[in-house]
Amino acid sequence: MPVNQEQDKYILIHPKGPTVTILLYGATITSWKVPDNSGTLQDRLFVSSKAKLDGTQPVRGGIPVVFPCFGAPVHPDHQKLPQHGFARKETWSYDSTVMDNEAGVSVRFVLNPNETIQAVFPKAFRLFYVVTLAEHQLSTDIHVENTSQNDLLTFQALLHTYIRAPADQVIVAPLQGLKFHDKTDPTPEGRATLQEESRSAVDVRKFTDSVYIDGPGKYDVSWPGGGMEVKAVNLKDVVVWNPQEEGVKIGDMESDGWKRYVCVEPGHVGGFISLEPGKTWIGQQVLTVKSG
Ligand SMILES: O=P(O)(O)OC[C@H]1O[C@@H](O)[C@H](O)[C@@H](O)[C@@H]1O
Repeated sequence: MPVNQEQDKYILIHPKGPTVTILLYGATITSWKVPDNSGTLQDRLFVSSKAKLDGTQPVRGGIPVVFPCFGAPVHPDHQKLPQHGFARKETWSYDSTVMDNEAGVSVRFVLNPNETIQAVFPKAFRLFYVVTLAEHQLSTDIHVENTSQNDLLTFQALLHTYIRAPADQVIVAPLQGLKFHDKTDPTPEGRATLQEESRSAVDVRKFTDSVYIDGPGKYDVSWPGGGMEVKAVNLKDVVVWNPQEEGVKIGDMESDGWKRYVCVEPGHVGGFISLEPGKTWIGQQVLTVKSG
């Protein structure tokens, strides 16, 4: 069976060998293994060995789902929400198997408002998350439905992808010429000011927390001997994050863990989406292993 359920997680298995593991907590992808050139399965995502996988806190690694706010809440509808919203902290349900054949295997998860969510976000909505595993590719689609009859649903959404890569050698492109917020700037004014990216290839050899606005939607993440393409559909912005030594302040980060990943996070985080009653919005990320 290419779709296996094990207690609190689902494992999809592609006939050619790749696997993906999705924890129901947060619908967080915690592993995506694809064979390397020698045929050995390699995890393409980073998960800290100190990450909690028991539903007590968001997973430090993999692909957490960020909804309905990115970072600290700023919109009036989001005032009671925690950093990065609630989607990564709630237990989702398996909904259906969408596809299961030679081309790939695809499963849909659902999150409906529960009492905990309603206490902090009293809105009518439903989320679906579709995870599709192909031979060299992993697609993750977030569907946001505004189930209200008359209220707008205002949100941000982002897929917080931790790509396993050597942080001292990885580069991300093309970002040159894009406007971005530098969240490492010590002052609120500095963080609010849009800067322009001058580099043809962005590295993360120093503490990096950059929110690029209106990106091209396709990003090459490469390092000697490996690479990944990150494609975003309807997720206009992209965050590049690596804490470097600041990572010691992160309780669930393994020792020197920041040396082993770069976060490239497609999202709609510059401004908000205001979804009309009865409408659905879909944002998609497609990760493709290029080499290694
Ligand atoms: O520690 P968290 O809540 O998972 O967030 C990790 C990082 O997530 C990134 O997306 C943010 O831009 C950073 O500012 C933040 O530090």
